[in-house]
Amino acid sequence: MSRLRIAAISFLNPAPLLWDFEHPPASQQLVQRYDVRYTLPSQCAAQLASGEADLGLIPIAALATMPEVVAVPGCTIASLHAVRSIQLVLKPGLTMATVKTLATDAASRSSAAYVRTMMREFYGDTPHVHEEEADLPAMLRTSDAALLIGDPALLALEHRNDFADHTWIDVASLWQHHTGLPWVAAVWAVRPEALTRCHITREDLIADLTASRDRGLTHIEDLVLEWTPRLPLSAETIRNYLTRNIHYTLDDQCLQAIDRFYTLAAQAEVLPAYKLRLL
Ligand SMILES: C=C(O[C@@H]1C=C(C(=O)O)C=C[C@H]1O)C(=O)O
Repeated sequence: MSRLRIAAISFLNPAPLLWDFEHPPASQQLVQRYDVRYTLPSQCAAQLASGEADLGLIPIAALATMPEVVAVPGCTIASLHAVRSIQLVLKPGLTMATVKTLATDAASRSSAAYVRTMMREFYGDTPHVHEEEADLPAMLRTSDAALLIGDPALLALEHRNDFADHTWIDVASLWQHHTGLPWVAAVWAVRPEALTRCHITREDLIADLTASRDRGLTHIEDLVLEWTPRLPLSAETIRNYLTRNIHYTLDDQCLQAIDRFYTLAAQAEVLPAYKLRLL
């Protein structure tokens, strides 16, 4: 029987969502039905779009260009306060209204769309935007501003000495300031026909993903121990990030926020008109 191919994000933030897939005893059962691979968010989207993956942690911005996939209820990667790992860095003296050139992290789909949308809708700014690998000094050599996401953003924020005179904007906080809504980055999204092929029901998929998240959230201290040797960040930073910065439940507020994001992004001509569809 073929397994459901999962494209998961290789950053720290999704680690609680993947707990059961990585740890026995649950992993021993799940490995028979699921084949998990890790990559960057933009690649998760590309793999689901091409059919190389059946299920992925997909930036919500990328969903707007994939009519054949649907979001899975239950889990998300979102933030109700500062997210810390999505940083827009502006050269000294510049503001959201005066940036003319913006380099976005090539790993990003959602945050890049959020920044472009907010600049256009809330500040009347439409900078020239291009993608680059996550390298803050290099990005700021080509551009007025740089957008970093994920672990490179966490590391840059923690070690920001050379750029302490720049303006560091937490993109989730800025979105909340303007909309009063949570900031949502990604959801699980699936090709429904793949579930049929793999003999996995909608109910089983939702139960497996939510059980994994729930168990992951009871193992934060184990995740802190696992990730401390992998990233040059303190245990305290990792613990706070997983417990306070990231929100993992796709609740009504998050669904409302996604709706608002799609409306504004379409208005700003950043994304095509789109409405989230749930499995
Ligand atoms: C919180 C984060 O959200 C991420 C940002 C994404 C994006 O910008 O496309 C996509 C998925 C999330 O992993 C992060 O990675 O820092």
